[in-house]
Amino acid sequence: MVICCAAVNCSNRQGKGEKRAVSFHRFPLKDSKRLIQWLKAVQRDNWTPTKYSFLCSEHFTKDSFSKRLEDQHRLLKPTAVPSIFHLSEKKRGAGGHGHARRKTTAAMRGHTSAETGKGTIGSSLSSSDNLMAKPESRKLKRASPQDDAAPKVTPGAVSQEQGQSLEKTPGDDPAAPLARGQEEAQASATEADHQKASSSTDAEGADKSGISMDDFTPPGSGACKFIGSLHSYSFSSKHTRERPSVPREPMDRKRLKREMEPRCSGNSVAQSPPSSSLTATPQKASQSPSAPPTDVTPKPAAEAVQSEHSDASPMSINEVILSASGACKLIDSLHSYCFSARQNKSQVCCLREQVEKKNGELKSLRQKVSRSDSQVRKLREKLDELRRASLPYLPYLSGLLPPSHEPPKLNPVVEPLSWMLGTWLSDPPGVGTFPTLQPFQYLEEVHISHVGQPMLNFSFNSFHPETHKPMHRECGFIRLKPDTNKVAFVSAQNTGIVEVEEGEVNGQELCVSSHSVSRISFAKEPHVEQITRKFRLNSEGKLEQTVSMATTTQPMTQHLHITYKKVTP
Ligand code: HEM
Repeated sequence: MVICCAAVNCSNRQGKGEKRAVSFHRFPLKDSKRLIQWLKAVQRDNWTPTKYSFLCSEHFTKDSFSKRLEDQHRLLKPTAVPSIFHLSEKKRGAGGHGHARRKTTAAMRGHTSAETGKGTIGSSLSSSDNLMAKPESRKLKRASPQDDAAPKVTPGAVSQEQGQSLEKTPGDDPAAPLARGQEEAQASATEADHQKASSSTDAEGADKSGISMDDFTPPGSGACKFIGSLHSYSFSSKHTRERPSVPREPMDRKRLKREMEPRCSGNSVAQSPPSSSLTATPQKASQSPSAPPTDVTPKPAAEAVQSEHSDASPMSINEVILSASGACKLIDSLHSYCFSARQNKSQVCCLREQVEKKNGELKSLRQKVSRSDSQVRKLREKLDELRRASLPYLPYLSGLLPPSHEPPKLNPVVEPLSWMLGTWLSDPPGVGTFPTLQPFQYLEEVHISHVGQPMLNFSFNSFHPETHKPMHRECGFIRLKPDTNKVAFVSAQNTGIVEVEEGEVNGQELCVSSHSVSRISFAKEPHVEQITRKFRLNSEGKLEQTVSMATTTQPMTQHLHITYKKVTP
């Protein structure tokens, strides 16, 4: 492998000039900030450095180097930025210098991007990108990692700790074409080795690019896998740009996908929840058999390798490119849909659980309502039973009474007694007297009604004024002889007396006297023999009743006097 300086108008390359006078330093691919500084300083248009791109020590000030090691290797400071360039020169020295010459060489070798037909990084490929590019080497598709970067390297000349810079003799080299021819031959031989070594990679099931789809597929949903597969396309596209300049592409791709996928995914993952299964942990390039060496060792006689502190762990340029790639970012942005979909799915699951819970509660409530309805129905049935028990005749009466429930029309026959109709209550209490008795008081309730018949119905119910215990009770009918004022008063008393009184109604006064009095055989003595009654509606609208009687021991004497007030309309 030939190490050339990537600077414009610089022809320094490996093995040229005085030994160790010039060292070569890799671009700080892993330090994007410093890489930008380097690229600005280099001022190469449409050119992207790779891990095979170097700048020689002539472009750095002396203070850019911290020290020299015992073996005289230069050590570039981690913060060093190249500043010495001859950009205005078209050429420097005989035979052409630097970039222009190498471009010509590359074109002669047929390694333009157009020929590859797989896209390019820029309009031109630098000589450093094409160090190993030539028709012969392109036929060799596989390279072992061990051979990747050290085809002509003597292990002892490599600083494993630093080994990314190379020293060689400086100055123009008239024999450069010959040297390049030798180098290319060496590269071809190396490529053959690479091809041999890479067969194991194919045997492992990788695709033609050496990249398995699974390598780009973060664990997760099918959508994530699909989006992940887009990365493979992105990588493939990016890697195609590398193909002309890096003949050992399969292994580089293999390494590339290992290095790039996490970082590329990490762009989006950094914005995603850490718990996401899509979170990718960047995998640091290891010294695994598939990983390329971290240094490039020149031929021992003329070259030395020196590492750059900031680039001690080699990083593929694709990593830098893809990490900033719009396509990659765009693809990564698709993962947000995965996360969003997962979030939505999670929310849907949560909502579904809530709905199921609510449905359970609703079912429970419906059962309670059903039980309540059943209880209400049973209570209504009990209530109906109680009503029937307390008023067993009510349904029958309801069926017999007029639908309007209006009181029956007063029979005109009893119209002269209509002033007696109604419910009356004693007011004040009635007074009982008789020669054989101590005066007493009593309460009495009177109901005088009709049902449309030519008669009035009556009931007199007396109570003790203090104890309210029932006392004397009687009921019967008052009839009027049609078209006369003659009245018959028929009564049955709880004392076992049955009597018929007759009389006249005159205005609002009714006077009747006993026509016949009968009693039970075991009626208490003294027996009543005559009874007279007088009803009148007084000026106050009260009903008054006076009862006189004659017994077997006492002549006709007043026994009762009471005034009622009407309590119904
Ligand atoms: C028209 C209806 C009534 C008749 C025919 C009647 C008849 C009699 C007779 C014959 C006696 C027995 C008198 C005696 O022992 O010498 C008596 C007693 C008595 N009556 Fe009447 N009575 C009538 C209405 C009432 C009423 C409405 C009361 C009200 C509470 C009443 C309360 C009493 C009392 C307290 C005694 C005395 C003790 C008793 O023998 O039970 N009577 N009645």
